Amino acid sequence: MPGKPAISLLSASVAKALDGELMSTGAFSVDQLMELAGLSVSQVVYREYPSSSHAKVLVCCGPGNNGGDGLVAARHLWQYGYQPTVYYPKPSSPDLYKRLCKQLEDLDIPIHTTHTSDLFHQLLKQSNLIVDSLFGFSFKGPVREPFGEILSAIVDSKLHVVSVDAPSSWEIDEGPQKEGPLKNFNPNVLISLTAPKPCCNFYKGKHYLGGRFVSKAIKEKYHLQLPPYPGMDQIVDITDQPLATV
Ligand SMILES: NC(=O)C1=CN([C@@H]2O[C@H](COP(=O)(O)OP(=O)(O)OC[C@H]3O[C@@H](n4cnc5c(N)ncnc54)[C@H](O)[C@@H]3O)[C@@H](O)[C@H]2O)[C@@H](O)CC1
Ligand SMILES: [K+]
Repeated sequence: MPGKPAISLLSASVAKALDGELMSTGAFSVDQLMELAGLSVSQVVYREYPSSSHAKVLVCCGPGNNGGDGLVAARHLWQYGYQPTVYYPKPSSPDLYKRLCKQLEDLDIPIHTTHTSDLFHQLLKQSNLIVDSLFGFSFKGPVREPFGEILSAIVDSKLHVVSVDAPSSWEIDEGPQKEGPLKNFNPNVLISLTAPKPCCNFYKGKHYLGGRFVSKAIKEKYHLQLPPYPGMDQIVDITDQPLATV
């Protein structure tokens, strides 16, 4: 019996182009894509870490759209019965992010917008799980502060980590940092959005795909081989499935 076809990988530059295509020819707004991406992140957390044992989720958000996915996920997690806290040390100024934060404030979700080591360590101690939505496909190393300190503290905490789109600090096309304190950063769960990135060839944990918004035309244009999503799910488990070479 033939095996499952290898899932396509999107390099950083192609992922960016495809994202632009979804919003131009695809006529999506960034809000819509972020909402669907963040919804799929929240479903992965729900699937892997029940709120009965992992209610206190520390959602660590970076300055770009990866961080926006985390803001959306925090809102959905609250609706599922979790108690998320948002760590957002470099909040973005565009209206979209302000509105996402207002939605969180209306749910009394704590949002921390300034970084201090003491505060972050204290929050780690109070948490059951980390959502890493610090950096996605636009990351280019080395990591600038305060994010290096934040990621090192996450690694040291030994808490389980769910990474959004890519493990933050991994080079998108190349994989983990080769030296330094983040060399051993390996999230327990990864949710790739649209399609996995080349760094996933180095990834060993539980792996989901989310971001169920690719049209047939875009799939064909980018020659994407993607697995079907089951029923109405926003996520599909692709752990151990073969990934294409780039
Ligand atoms: N089509 C898709 O797949 C979609 C992607 N979305 C998300 O958008 C992400 C990409 O968003 P963006 O292009 O805004 O970029 P990112 O969120 O990946 O990161 C860019 C931000 O990180 C900073 N940064 C980059 N390298 C850094 C370093 N070494 N140290 C410190 N800061 C650094 C940049 O200054 C910039 O503020 C994806 O990974 C995904 O999570 C979703 O929101 C919507 C749909
Ligand atoms: K990430």
